[in-house]
Amino acid sequence: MSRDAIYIDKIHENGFTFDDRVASVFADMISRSVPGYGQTLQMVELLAHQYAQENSNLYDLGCSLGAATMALSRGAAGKQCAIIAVDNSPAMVERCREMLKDESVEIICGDIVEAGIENASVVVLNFVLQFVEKSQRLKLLTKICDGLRPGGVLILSEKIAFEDADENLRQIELHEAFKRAQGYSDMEISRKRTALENVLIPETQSVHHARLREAGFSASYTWFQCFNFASVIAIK
Ligand SMILES: C[S@@+](CC[C@H](N)C(=O)[O-])C[C@H]1O[C@@H](n2cnc3c(N)ncnc32)[C@H](O)[C@@H]1O
Ligand SMILES: O=C(O)C(=O)C[C@]1(C(=O)O)C=C[C@@H](O)C=C1
Repeated sequence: MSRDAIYIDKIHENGFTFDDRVASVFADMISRSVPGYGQTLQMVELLAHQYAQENSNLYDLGCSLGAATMALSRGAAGKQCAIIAVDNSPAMVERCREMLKDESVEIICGDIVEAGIENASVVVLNFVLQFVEKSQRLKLLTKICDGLRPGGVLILSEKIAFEDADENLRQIELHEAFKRAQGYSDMEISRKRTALENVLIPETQSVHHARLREAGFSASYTWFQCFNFASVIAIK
């Protein structure tokens, strides 16, 4: 796995994008940047095992290199399910296709806001909605809910914000302490923070839960949180 050294060398003038440079170190980047990322993947597998329905579709939206796609595939092993992974970064999709070349997965390069969702029992948005324009988020979640079978689920993992300003600050400090413990320097942390401004827009858990209801889900529960990262399961 190539080590993420993107923010060591120089200041990148433009905001954060999922280009070739990021794709080439992404596995290392996300595992050293998101506390609980590995556990989230383990639980995507478990949740897929629990909720995947026979003869249904499973979607990994914003699949990057296909880590959650593989978790879906392991979780639904033995069931007749089609797995569809979507990402709009050509650099990610190219690598994902190479990594999953022996798997029976359809990998689509395209915008998840436009993607068709049908006959689904499990849909995954693992740290992706945070990058979708706020104005498009309800439309996307409504489309997902409409494409799910009754009893189907959405697994939504996100970087989150907090209503209380002190808590928000402390949780960000703890996340940055995590990144430091993973080997990132203060300079790298600060440069990436700047690059992610106006690109990754986190929202509070109450905003997420309210939007999921508005989109048509009958219930949603937070099943995981570590600092300012959380994962929610929403049931149709
Ligand atoms: C943090 S990464 C996701 C990590 C991945 N789900 C995992 O679990 O390893 C975000 C991904 O979402 C993709 N993405 C962001 N907005 C998108 C959109 N509108 N349509 C498709 N993909 C999108 C990016 O290209 C990127 O690969
Ligand atoms: O490094 C950070 O501060 C992050 O927010 C981590 C995060 C994410 O949450 O998606 C940001 C960009 C990369 O996609 C990988 C991880």
